[in-house]
Formats: sequence, C-alpha cells, structure tokens
Amino acid sequence: MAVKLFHEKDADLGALQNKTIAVIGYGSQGHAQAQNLRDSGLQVIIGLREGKSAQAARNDGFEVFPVAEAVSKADVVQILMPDETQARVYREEIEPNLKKGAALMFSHGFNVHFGQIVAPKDADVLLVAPKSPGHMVRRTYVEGFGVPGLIAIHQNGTGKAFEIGMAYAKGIGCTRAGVIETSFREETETDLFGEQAVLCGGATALVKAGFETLVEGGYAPEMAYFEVLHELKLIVDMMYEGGLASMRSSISNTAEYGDYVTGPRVVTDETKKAMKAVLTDIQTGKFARDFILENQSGNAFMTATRRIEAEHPIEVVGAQLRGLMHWIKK
Ligand SMILES: NC(=O)C1=CN([C@@H]2O[C@H](COP(=O)(O)OP(=O)(O)OC[C@H]3O[C@@H](n4cnc5c(N)ncnc54)[C@H](OP(=O)(O)O)[C@@H]3O)[C@@H](O)[C@H]2O)C=CC1
Ligand SMILES: CC[C@](O)(C(C)=O)C(=O)O
Ligand SMILES: [Mg+2]
Ligand SMILES: [Mg+2]
Repeated sequence: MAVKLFHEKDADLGALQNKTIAVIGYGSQGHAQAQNLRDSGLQVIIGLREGKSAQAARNDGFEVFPVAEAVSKADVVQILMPDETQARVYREEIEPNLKKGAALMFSHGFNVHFGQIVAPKDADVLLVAPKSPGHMVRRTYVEGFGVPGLIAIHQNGTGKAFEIGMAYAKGIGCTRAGVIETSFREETETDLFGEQAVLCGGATALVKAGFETLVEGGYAPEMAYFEVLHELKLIVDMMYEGGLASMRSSISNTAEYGDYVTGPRVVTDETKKAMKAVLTDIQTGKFARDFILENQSGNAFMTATRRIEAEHPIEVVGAQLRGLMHWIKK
C-alpha cells in the first residue's frame, strides 16, 4: 500500500482526556463531530453566534457559547464554519482568544493552505478531515462503524499535534474505517478536485445532460428521472461495496458491454483535458481566489445559480416522485 493507514490501535483517546474541545459551528460536520466526540466520552462545547444552529445544539444538550468565549475555554478548537467565513471569524473572534499552546483544527485545509489563516507559532495546527458528508459521519458512528478520514499536521507547536489529531479521529469514528496521513496541500487540492470534477460538479452535470437528452428525445421526464438519477444511487452503492468489477458483475451483460463501449464516448480525452485544467486552477489558487471574491462581493453568482438550478425540470419532477417514496429520507 502506498500510504500508511492508521486504525483504532494507533490512536489513544487519552490525548484528549481532561481537555475541552470547542467545536465552532454546528452544521453538517459540526453537529456530527460534536455528537460523536461526546459519545466517545470527550468534553465538548460549541462556539456559535445566536441563530438556528445555536438552538439545535442546545436542543441536542450542548453548552453553547459565543465563539470568543468558547475559544477562550478550549484546549482544542475545531473550526467547522463554512470555508468562506472562517478567515474573518478567526481574525476577529478566534485568534485573540486562543489559549497559548492550543490546538487549532480544521476538516478542510482551504484557509491554511491558501494563506487566509495564519496561526501563532506556538499553536498546533492540524486537520482531521472525514471523507464523507457530515450526516454520514454521524449515521455510521451510531451504527458502530465510521467513515475514512485524513490527518495532516501543518504546525506542531506543542510536539503533541499528531497524538491529538489521532485521538480526535478516533473520537469521531474515523479510525474504525482507516485514517491516512497527508499534508494540508494534498488534502485541499484533492478534496477540491474530487468535489468539483467528479463527486458533485461532474456527477450533477452528467445526470442533467442525461436527463435533458432523454426528455429532448421525447421521453417522459419521470422515466428520465428514474433512469439517470434515482438508479444512480443503487449503481454507486454497488461500486462503493465492491468496486467497479463487482458492480459490473451485477448488471446485465448488455449493460456491461454498453458501459465499455459508451463510457469513453461520453467521458472523452477532452473531458480529461478539462479535468486537468480544473486541477491547474485549484493548484494555482485561481479557484480559491474566485471563490473568496465571490463571497466578498455578496455571492451574486451563488444566489442566481441556486435559483436557476432549483427551477430545472429534473428538480421539479424529482420532488414529485420522491414525495411518493416516503422511505427516502430528506
Ligand atoms: N459538509 C461536509 O460534509 C464537509 C465539510 N467539510 C469542511 O467542514 C467545514 C464546515 O463545513 P460544513 O459542515 O459544510 O458547514 P455548514 O455550512 O454545514 O455549517 C456551518 C456552521 O457554521 C455556523 N456559522 C456560520 N457563520 C458563523 C459565524 N459567523 N459565527 C459562528 N458560527 C457561524 C453556522 O451557524 P448558523 O446556523 O448560525 O449559520 C453553522 O452551524 C468546512 O471547512 C468544510 O470544507 C469537510 C468534509 C465534508
Ligand atoms: C464532496 C464534498 C465535500 O468535499 C465532502 C462532503 O467531502 C464537501 O466539501 O462537502
Ligand atoms: Mg470532501
Ligand atoms: Mg470539500
């Protein structure tokens, strides 16, 4: 194996015993990591502004403090606010209140790697990044399993950053599945590439193009939805469980033959060229600069695009069809 994979036996929760962990933010990752850490016997408080998340955290039994106060009480500060908000809140509320020698943690390296957050030299700066949406981080932990994760140390102020990170990874359930040691650069660039080119951007563009092709070909939108979106999950579940060959062993020979001859006609050398350009934009900081500027200018593009996408016929018919399948969780 090209990388070292760490498991339960490589991590000791003792590194976090008698320490206060402040989880800043209680959204997708925040609620999941905070609840898993607490269920692992660790001491967790939440740092938030007043609002919907603060109420949710209180309802879940957590003590909630303004960010500055939570940070001042904490030995470990895990920043789980949106990436575009982190630098400002760090400057104004986190850095001035950070205890000497505290551990500053992230689940994505964006702000540290692109120089938006520069921590004091005596701090530990590390990331533990679950390779999973937050809600699955919680769901798998409760089921007794976990999602894989990454650990990276940017700064080892106390000399204990790795032990703290591994204990944290164990606390949220990642060592049950396996934790890979990486760098902030590698985590940031691969995560951005994966979500843009394959997992989110690539997958939604492929699904929409397939849906539009069928509907423009005269087929019913309901048929097109079941074919290219609903069934995608079932196919991806098989890839997740057994890899590509295992999925192909379950589909018909007709589908397998079509997979081999048609896949490369749709995802072509041109597509790979485009992927390489996407990776270059990530590596050179162009994507990061555009995303930061988008936020600083009030998110005009995001607001308009969210509206346009919500109006797409695949969303309209999808909402109707999912409404008939009560077992599909929102
Ligand atoms: N989403 C995911 O599954 C994954 C996310 N990550 C990383 O985890 C981090 C968190 O992302 P994610 O969980 O998606 O974030 P969310 O958008 O789901 O949650 C953001 C949280 O931050 C709070 N917040 C926003 N602004 C402020 C502020 N000014 N002061 C205090 N709290 C604030 C929000 O509270 P409020 O309700 O008040 O707005 C909310 O609780 C990011 O670095 C992301 O890249 C990594 C792996 C996967
Ligand atoms: C795939 C998107 C992701 O990177 C994730 C869930 O891992 C994110 O930033 O949300
Ligand atoms: Mg990710
Ligand atoms: Mg990501």
